[in-house]
Amino acid sequence: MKLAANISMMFTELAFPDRIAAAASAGFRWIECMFPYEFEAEELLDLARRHNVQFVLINAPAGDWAAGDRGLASDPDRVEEFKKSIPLALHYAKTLGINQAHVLAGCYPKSADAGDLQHYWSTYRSNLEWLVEQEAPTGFHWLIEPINTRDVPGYLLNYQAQAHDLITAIGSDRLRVQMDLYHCQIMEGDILTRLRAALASGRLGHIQIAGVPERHEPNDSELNYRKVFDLLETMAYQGAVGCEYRPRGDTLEGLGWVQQLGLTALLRTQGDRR
Ligand SMILES: O=C(O)C(=O)[C@@H](O)CO
Ligand SMILES: [Mg+2]
Repeated sequence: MKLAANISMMFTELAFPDRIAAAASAGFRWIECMFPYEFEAEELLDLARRHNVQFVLINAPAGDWAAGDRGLASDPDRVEEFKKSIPLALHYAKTLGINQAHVLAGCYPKSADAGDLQHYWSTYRSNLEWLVEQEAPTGFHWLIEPINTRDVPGYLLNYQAQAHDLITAIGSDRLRVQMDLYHCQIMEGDILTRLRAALASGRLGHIQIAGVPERHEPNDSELNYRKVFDLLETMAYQGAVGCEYRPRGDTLEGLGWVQQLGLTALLRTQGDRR
């Protein structure tokens, strides 16, 4: 199992490129981020190599984040923009040696009626059908992630079953579910059963964790992460677990949860760090 520091949320005390070194010196072998696009992919690769860490996940461009965009894949008026964003995502993923990228569904407008909503869903599906036909490296997966409606009102994809059913309906091996247990607990709960089913489905691409409900460290949570990691170990999960939480204070000081949950073996030991 690969424990990945999400450097869009962790180590924000530092400038983005410096978070790579910080994650490495905290012992992480793996990192993920939301949007790397303000920096050259080659520059990020160089930093990752220098600090002996490997990226495991990025998001495809998701529109104008500051203006409230949360993805483009379902917006009927932005299909061209969505399609144009994909080569950039692939360029970064390939350069950074990542075999997956998350494509955000996006939000429908507050004023949407049932017909509009149906149009968003059909656009989402046809964009994903287009996406899986695009050339990509062997073994590359596009991820879709159900997100909770409290943090992101109007986000189209909210439930695990929606993601699994959509992937089954499209019928392509290029699609996988990004299961963020923070969002899942808020929307649906029953985490262990859902996680067991996802692990057995062959459609699970990536897992993310955070404390619920405040999205801080995973040991500060209504969700029992010791049980989650026991299940991942029992089911021999080999993929990555992204630590996508906002540290309550200083990132390093908050990392005691790794030891508390018995996960220190997933980090490099002092002696191994460069
Ligand atoms: O919000 C999350 O959860 C994510 O994984 C982001 O990368 C996308 O909004
Ligand atoms: Mg997430």
